[in-house]
Amino acid sequence: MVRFAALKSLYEVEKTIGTGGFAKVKLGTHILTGEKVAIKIMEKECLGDDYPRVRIELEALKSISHHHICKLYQVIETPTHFFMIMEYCSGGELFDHIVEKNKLSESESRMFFRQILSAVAYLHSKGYVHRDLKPENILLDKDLNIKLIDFGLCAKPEGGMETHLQTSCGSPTYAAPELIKGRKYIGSEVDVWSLGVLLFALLCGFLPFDCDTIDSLYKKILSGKYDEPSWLSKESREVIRRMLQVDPSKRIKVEDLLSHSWMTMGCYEPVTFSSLHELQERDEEVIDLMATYYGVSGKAMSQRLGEWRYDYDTATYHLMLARKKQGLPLKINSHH
Ligand SMILES: COc1cc(O)cc(Nc2ccc(C(=O)Nc3ccccc3)c(OCCC[NH3+])c2)c1
Repeated sequence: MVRFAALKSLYEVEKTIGTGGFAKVKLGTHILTGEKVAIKIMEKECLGDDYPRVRIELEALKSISHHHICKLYQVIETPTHFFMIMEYCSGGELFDHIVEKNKLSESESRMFFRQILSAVAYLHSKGYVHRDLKPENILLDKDLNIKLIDFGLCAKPEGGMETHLQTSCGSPTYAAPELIKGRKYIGSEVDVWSLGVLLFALLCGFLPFDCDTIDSLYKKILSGKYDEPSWLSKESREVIRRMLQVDPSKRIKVEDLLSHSWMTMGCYEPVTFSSLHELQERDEEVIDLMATYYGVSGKAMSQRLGEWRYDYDTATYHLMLARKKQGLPLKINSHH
């Protein structure tokens, strides 16, 4: 049953799959195509001073489109709520994938890490910093492709990356030393530290900095000292060490990570981060189907979609395109 009038006849709302600080994520169905979606619901009055973060995240998500970042399809704002209609990532959390396998082989870790690095490098190329990279924020789609989520803490430091960001945020376990010190810091390096913690967790199955009290955790992170399991390969140790540098100026840069020997082992090409979506032309077959359904010309439909309003038509277009890519028949449920 639909409890929200704003979603009526557009989406069916099903069970809750995630609850964060000020948001709830429910599974849903986009009625016109029958495709599954994830719906992030935020009650404005509960947002408090997190309200500006929602605006930042929405602006970020509207300007990015990458195959390893969970896609925003539609934004619905009412006087009391925000609804973010997102891509459905049915593979669940990378975290659960690691736990069930205890730890991943070096080559499986490399496959996932290259995709995560591609998403983060793309994000940085757009002038954004995620600032909350942790396994819980890395989902998988049904083909076990990485999908980066939850940009609630992301920032777009004005004037590129060179300015300093003051606010400290994210979970301490993955937080960089300069973030913990509340120091002025240049965002992109914070994400590199979190990537180092992530790669350590993928390869080892446990965390480099993990203590039972926040204080001892902070001390450990600020010391930059962690135990390397003896079975970890020399190359793995080296690349992790380059990311887990306490001094941000000594930390490896994302662009150097892309072609690092650990990333390209097994004769891989350096990691690329250009988006497969952005290069794409608009799909005329989908546009024509939508135009026929709405009884308008293909040109008018294409014009309308080109404004990327993140309304129901934007969602319908993306979901029909996703269906087409899976080789499913393109259909529009006219009776609904
Ligand atoms: C940019 O992507 C974002 C931004 C954001 O602020 C929040 C989210 N949250 C999401 C998006 C999708 C899912 C999802 O599809 N989960 C799922 C679906 C089927 C099976 C299993 C998981 C999501 O899940 C949250 C709970 C995961 N434990 C959160 C994305």
